[in-house]
Amino acid sequence: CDRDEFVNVDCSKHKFIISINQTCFDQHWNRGDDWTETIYLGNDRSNSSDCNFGARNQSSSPFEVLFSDCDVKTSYPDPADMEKIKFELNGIVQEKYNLNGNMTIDSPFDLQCEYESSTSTKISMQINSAAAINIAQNLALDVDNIPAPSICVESSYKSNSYDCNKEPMLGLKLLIDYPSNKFSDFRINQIWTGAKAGEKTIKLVDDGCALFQDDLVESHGRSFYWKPFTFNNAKSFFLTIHVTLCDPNDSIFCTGTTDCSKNQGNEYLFNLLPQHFLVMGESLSESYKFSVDDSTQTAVSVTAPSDVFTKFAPHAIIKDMLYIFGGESDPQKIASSSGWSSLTDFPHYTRHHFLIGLSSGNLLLAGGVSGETQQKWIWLLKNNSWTELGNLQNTNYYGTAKRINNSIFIFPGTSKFIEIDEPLEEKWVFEKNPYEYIISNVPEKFRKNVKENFQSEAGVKHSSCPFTIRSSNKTQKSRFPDVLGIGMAKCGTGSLSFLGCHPQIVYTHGELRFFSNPSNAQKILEYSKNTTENTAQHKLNEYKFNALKQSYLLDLRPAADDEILIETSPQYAMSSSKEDNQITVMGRRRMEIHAMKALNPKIKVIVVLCDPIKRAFSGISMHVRNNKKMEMQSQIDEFTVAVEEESNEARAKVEFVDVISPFQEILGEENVLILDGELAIKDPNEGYGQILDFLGLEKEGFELEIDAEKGFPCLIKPAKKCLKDTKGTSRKIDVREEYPKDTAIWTSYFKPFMESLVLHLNLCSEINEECCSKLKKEGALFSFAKYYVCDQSSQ
Ligand SMILES: Nc1ncnc2c1ncn2[C@@H]1O[C@H](COP(=O)(O)OS(=O)(=O)O)[C@@H](OP(=O)(O)O)[C@H]1O
Repeated sequence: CDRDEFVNVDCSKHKFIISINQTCFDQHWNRGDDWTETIYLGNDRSNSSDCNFGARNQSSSPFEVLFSDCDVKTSYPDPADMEKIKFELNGIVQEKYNLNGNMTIDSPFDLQCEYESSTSTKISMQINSAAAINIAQNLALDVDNIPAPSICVESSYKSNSYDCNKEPMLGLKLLIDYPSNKFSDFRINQIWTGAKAGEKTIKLVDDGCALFQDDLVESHGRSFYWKPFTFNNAKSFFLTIHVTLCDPNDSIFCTGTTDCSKNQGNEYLFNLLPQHFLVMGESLSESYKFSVDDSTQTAVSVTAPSDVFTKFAPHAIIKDMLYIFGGESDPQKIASSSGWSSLTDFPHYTRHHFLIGLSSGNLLLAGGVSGETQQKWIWLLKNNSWTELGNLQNTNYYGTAKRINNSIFIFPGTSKFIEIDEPLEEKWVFEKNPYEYIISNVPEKFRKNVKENFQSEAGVKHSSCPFTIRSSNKTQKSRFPDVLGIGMAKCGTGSLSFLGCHPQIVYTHGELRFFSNPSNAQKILEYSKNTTENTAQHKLNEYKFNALKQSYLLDLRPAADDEILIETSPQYAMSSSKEDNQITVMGRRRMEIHAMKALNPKIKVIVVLCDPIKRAFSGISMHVRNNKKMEMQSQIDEFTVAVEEESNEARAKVEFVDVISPFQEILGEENVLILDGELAIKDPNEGYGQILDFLGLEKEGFELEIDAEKGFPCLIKPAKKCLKDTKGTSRKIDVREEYPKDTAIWTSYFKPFMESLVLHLNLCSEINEECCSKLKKEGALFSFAKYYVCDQSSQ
């Protein structure tokens, strides 16, 4: 064979179909392993991807090379005629005599196809009946920062005017628009289109400039007008949009003008993004390079003191060198990237701190967590020795720090999540000898382990019981909760913290509000999709997912497998059930519940309901208590107006069924306990008994009593504890007696909501007199409903 016969190419399809002419290699095959022949397509011979072929191993079936693969060069002989596209692919056939390593013969060849798109693509000026456009974004950096553009359709009656509420269709003139005022840190660099997601068949925009006449990129580089265009034989087409990020120091790119008429695309106006990200995961042996250009990844080898050296380890860059230390594997060891030599150990164990590289070449450390203690400290590593410089105003960890010129900006991390409305102190009532008191109260079968585990919890973060009272002897570890207390706020959810003293329960005190952050819930759902993909993007998502989970786990108390771990945040019941396209079509509340289930498929929830009027008054009282300028009467009047206007605020006080139903539907009714909060106040042992039954736990040795002075239940066994003094003040006032006119208005507004609650909980099959007498019976569940569903005169 002549060299150019080694490979045949078929240009009839919209891609190269390449066959290796294996008869050309027959002779060499007969010589056994003395010779190898490799065909390299494109320029990169080191690349072990699909573009390199051992000729003798190929089967006789042809293989396909897409136009985005193997350095295929695309050109348009006539830019006005999109139907003609030219493709070129070069390569070499390398013959190597294996018995003599020096003997290699490289034979270059070129493959060419000129493609007339008469069957697959064409420009169409007519409106086709085609499906809506799908957008596949291929963004260079964190997708969260760069949302999808709006796709607008040219108005049918006024050209150059665009309607963004109309469904985009193939064949219509379109505008792809990233609003210029909102996002100022990137521009469109390339737009590709193809008939499948990710397929880059035709390039429409390159280097920020439109490749076809009549198409236009706005001078700010983020809007693109696109003439009518369709694929034959395809119902929809996909766009791949590459954006290029601004260099923050380069104002020309972000505000300047791209001059495409002089062939000066946006790349001329600013510094290019780095071509690769080096991705280091928890396990360094899985490190890889991620190419911004084509989303490919290549393995890299990183040497470090240990394979898991990077886990939880912050980094900083000083004079192009990477410093990293303070992770899980060795919280003191510090290493730099120049061959990973060790520097002086930091004097304390630390994690989740900020590392900042200084222009002097020194390294600054601030905040973080050392042992169990959050830190404010600031340290300097200079001349290979550490000195403490001073303190931040507050403790801070897990966030981000950036140095810009001579200032350092620290953005708070997890410490934000645990911000709370009121301080957490509890009123502990200590016995003279708490040890003996507790041991004598826990059931016999728990005693041995409780004795062994017993210790004071005073000062321990997120502890709701003054003592460790554990019946388990298994090791506690960081894990997701079994049970979430979800509200309703002001119905007594705070008193669920009594459960922290139960020997079989670990209770995380303080509202972590993890699922109420829409971005957390959204990411959990997005990242927890189990795919077998092994792409760089997938790996990146997996990494982000782990970091997100860690941020929650860090604030949860550790628990053993045979303990019940509870976290309570009344905010979990408070998010809107409405569909909100800004966040998700499933509605925030449903999204959050799905996220809870994604982290623990067996998750249970406890919801405490109570008299909505008392609840509203408790909320108002807290508001007045926390804001010295507020008058009680004006706040009562304000709420009455809210009720009359049927505002969201009023609705939020009573939409119990809207809250409960999606939890029941998504988690299963058996996993949702609906507790009567008024009953739990009047008869706490009955109320808490229901909770312990729901959790399948021991009731013996767990007892509450109504404290005469406080007028509310306090825990008496196994330890003594009341809630803090500010809790339990508003219910001492009879709000109906004090504000009769207002509460009458509130009652009529709440009535339909309470009727639907009575029916939803199957307390009655219909609202009638018989139902009312049931609700009025001594000890009846949810009897507070009677104030709303029964005739007022018969109260
Ligand atoms: N054991 C015990 N001790 C004190 N107070 C108790 C208790 N059980 C229920 N309550 C009532 O619960 C009201 C506070 O509800 P929450 O804990 O759900 O409020 S919060 O949303 O978590 O802030 C609280 O409201 P205020 O009276 O307005 O403080 C109490 O009426």
